[in-house]
Amino acid sequence: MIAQVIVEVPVNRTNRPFDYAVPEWLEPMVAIGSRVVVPFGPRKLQGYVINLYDAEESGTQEGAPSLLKLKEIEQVQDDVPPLTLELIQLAEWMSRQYLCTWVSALQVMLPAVLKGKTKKWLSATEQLLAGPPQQPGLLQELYWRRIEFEEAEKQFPQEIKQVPGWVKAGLVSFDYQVTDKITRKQISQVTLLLSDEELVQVLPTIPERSRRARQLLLLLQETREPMPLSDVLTETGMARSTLKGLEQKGWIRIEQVEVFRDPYANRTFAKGVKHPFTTWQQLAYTAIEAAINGGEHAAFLLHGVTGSGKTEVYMEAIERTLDLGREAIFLVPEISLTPQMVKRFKERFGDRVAVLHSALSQGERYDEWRKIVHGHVQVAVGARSAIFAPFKNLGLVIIDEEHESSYKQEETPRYHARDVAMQRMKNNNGVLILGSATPALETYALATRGRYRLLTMSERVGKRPLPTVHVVDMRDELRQENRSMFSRSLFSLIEDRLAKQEQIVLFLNRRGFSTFVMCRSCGYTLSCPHCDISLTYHKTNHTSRCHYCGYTVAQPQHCPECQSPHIRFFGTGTQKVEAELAQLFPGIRVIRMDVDTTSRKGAHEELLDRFRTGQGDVLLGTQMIAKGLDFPKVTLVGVIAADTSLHLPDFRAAEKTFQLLTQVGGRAGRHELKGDVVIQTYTPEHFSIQHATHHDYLSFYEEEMRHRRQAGYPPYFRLVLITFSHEDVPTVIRAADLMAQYLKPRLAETTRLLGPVASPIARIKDRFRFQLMLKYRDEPKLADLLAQATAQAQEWQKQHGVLMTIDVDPQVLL
Ligand SMILES: Nc1ncnc2c1ncn2[C@@H]1O[C@H](COP(=O)(O)OP(=O)(O)OP(=O)(O)O)[C@@H](O)[C@H]1O
Ligand SMILES: [Zn+2]
Ligand SMILES: [Zn+2]
Repeated sequence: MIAQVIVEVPVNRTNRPFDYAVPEWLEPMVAIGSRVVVPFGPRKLQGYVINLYDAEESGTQEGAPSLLKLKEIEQVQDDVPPLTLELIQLAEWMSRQYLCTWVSALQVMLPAVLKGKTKKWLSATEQLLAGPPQQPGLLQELYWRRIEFEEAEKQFPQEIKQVPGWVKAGLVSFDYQVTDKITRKQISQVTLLLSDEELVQVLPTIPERSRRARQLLLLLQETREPMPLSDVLTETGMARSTLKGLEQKGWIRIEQVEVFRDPYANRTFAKGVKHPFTTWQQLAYTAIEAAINGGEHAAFLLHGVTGSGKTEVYMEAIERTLDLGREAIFLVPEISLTPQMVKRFKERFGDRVAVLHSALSQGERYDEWRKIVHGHVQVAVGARSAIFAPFKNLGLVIIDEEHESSYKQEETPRYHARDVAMQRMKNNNGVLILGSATPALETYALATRGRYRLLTMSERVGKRPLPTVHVVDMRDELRQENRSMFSRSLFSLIEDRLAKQEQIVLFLNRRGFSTFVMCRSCGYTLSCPHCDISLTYHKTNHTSRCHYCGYTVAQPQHCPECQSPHIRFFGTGTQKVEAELAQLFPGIRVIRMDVDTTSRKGAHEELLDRFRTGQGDVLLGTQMIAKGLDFPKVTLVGVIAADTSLHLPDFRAAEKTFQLLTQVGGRAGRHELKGDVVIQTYTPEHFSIQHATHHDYLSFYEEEMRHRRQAGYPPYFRLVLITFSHEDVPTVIRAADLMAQYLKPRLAETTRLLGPVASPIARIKDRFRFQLMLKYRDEPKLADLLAQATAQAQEWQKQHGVLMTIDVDPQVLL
């Protein structure tokens, strides 16, 4: 048997499989999708079996590898293959679509702990061991033990250079070992080995003072189940030595067993109640159900206003899919993967659901993922990468808040979960549902052209009204001498809600609004010496930090430019809002949610719990509170400054602002109590603010589409962003220029090539950045052309250190 293996080569110049022989003893273990260890040059590396074929069959073919010449697979890493044929084919598709290597696409599908790490070991040969004892040093050390190469390098920095010579002289040899980072959790458990009859005989022989031993045996007899050792110790108060004694008598067994870590182990979930559907929900669900029952590929866009009950429709669709014996993936943006959302799914689907998100430890994530591989669960709920859940009969994918930019991965492979989901559902004859109150323009445009079937839910559950939106012009406030960050109307509404003991959500639009340090005398701002961007101030330890490279400085006492002492942090941070609230409304209870208060594990959940149980009047936060929250007592939402995201160098600025305002506004008045929203802005006339005020997605869509057409942006044109970086400016410009000259004559006439120009962030980590932008409508050969460009760029990287990245359908243009 011959296996085709994609190898985890660190330098990705070999984007193709290699053939290996499968030794007979491994044949029962090796399957398509297996993770294996193979020799590669002098090293050993981890790889993935993507195909298997018979040696005999190929023997008759011209040019087929001879089995004798092939190296052998050395090891199989898992009992169950972590990949399926479908995922392997998906990875190949991704490598073409996103111009990444096949192996990087495979790696992104798996939990991080499965990535292989090769260790190189040095050991003494027979010849060295047979020879005379060595002087102190590396050789003497090797005389006694194997040493990992990295350790030897550190400990014997001089001698390490002699190693190649020693290898040649036959004194020392190398070998390689491939490991992953899997840790499996084990517990000790106690099992009763006696039958009932034996127990009857044994009990009278136990002396009176060993009451506890007797108690334990009876306990174990009663349950007839192994008991965790820790429970035994706490429940019976026995000493470990007594237990050992019982084991030696052959009455019980104490053993180590592997358990799956369950992050939700200590929580019980009630069985969820199902509401009868509203008319809108029923209409949408009927169409979806028909598609699920039909077992053919279909794609829907569910456009439902906030609070219209989309989640209920999703859950019903999942249940139907499970009833038919198929599996489902439910994707949410990381920030709305709130405990509340998890709870709703656990209540409905219990043990049939695995939850994958970044707040879990790597080990917990791996265990949740393994429940999928082993077929223990049928539903996966998670953020972006959960789209790769290795189900074998996937029938449904739902993407909630499909407009969120976090579905796009901003590093290689630069995939969009929406496209990957579409591809998977086509291959599996499954159903895709994209849901949002504010669909991405691209998505809605495709829906109008019939690529998605559009389902609309334009009323909230129970015909509850959408909240009343008040727009406040902050320039007026200033004219009226109000210098507070709260307008008069927001102030009085807060007062009103406090009196009524209702709750308030205050939202700070943080995009492009970081808290930075500025000198009030000369205007000097602290910026990163390695990246062209200002540093962000962190109050907790009085430092300023670069978000790109991590560079950190302490708060200066005097301005480095003018020596003025009036240098301090600026910008309306959440802490500033909190301080002003405390001053204006003495006794107000504010729960602040931002990067600083939520960095600790579980903090996010704790804060929301406190708010839910009424221990706070105000929930104050950034983007992370905009979505998914559903609190009955929230009747006022305030947006402190709506337009901070309008002025970014991003053609999606208006769209993002509209989405954000609609989503935060959507948190108010979702239940019996009616809600108000106050939007404070310096540009009240801007169309994205106007349409958000009237909850009018369609008008916003049409107006924004006109702008996109004029400016030649998506969805009218598609974009490819090519970025070059290098330590020195002339080199990076030359590379970008050469690439432009190469591409230009090969592109269709309707395609526009812009640049090279400096990137909006012109320098990151001391590397200067230039970019090219392709805008095209129809460019059938583009993938091939870019693949050639990538090959060229790899040469430049090797020779000159120029890095090139290609971002297809970029979300971020920085
Ligand atoms: N048919 C129904 N009858 C009564 N209550 C319902 C019904 N459907 C949903 N709800 C409740 O209405 C509230 C809003 O529903 P849900 O969270 O599903 O809306 P959504 O459209 O997903 O909202 P958003 O997009 O704003 O997060 C929830 O508390 C939910 O339990
Ligand atoms: Zn100054
Ligand atoms: Zn930096």
